[in-house]
Amino acid sequence: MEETQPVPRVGVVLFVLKGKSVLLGRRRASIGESTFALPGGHLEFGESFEECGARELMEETGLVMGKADFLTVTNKVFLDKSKPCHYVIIFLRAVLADPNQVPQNPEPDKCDGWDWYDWDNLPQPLFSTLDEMGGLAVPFNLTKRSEP
Ligand SMILES: Nc1nc2c([nH]c(=O)n2[C@H]2C[C@H](O)[C@@H](COP(=O)(O)OP(=O)(O)OP(=O)(O)O)O2)c(=O)[nH]1
Ligand SMILES: [Mg+2]
Repeated sequence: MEETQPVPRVGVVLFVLKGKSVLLGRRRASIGESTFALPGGHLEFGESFEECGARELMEETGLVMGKADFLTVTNKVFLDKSKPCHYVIIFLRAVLADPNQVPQNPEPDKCDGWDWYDWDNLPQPLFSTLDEMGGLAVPFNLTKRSEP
């Protein structure tokens, strides 16, 4: 049987903001294992970026997404894995529908738990794509714009 060729996949990840804080969780996954990452996942057939972001946020944290807007996109090949992956990653910026919601951890096999971290005091190590996007320049770009 012919082997399937690997193809790029689309990821949608969210900077969920609350004031000067962003929602991060320590990953339990082969890509980015033990690093602090944003909530997000794979775009499913027919979904808009916002629908995907809201679905992944609910699945991973139990939180209901409020307004979201497009922030940036990266093209990333993860070659350091036994199974190389290629992702086009869409970054959205979002707020919660109700800022008083508390994040849950319904998928403890995928994440150690979610918490709010101040821009000025981000945990380490961050997921490689977040670092490569410019580290502290990312929050700077974000804070230059008003919240949605
Ligand atoms: N979740 C997340 N994914 C990221 C980040 N940065 C980044 O490049 N990605 C890329 C690599 C991930 O393998 C890819 C898809 O996200 P994921 O690995 O969390 O996917 P998932 O298992 O939750 O997806 P799914 O099967 O539930 O749809 O997006 C990030 O900060 N958070
Ligand atoms: Mg995920």
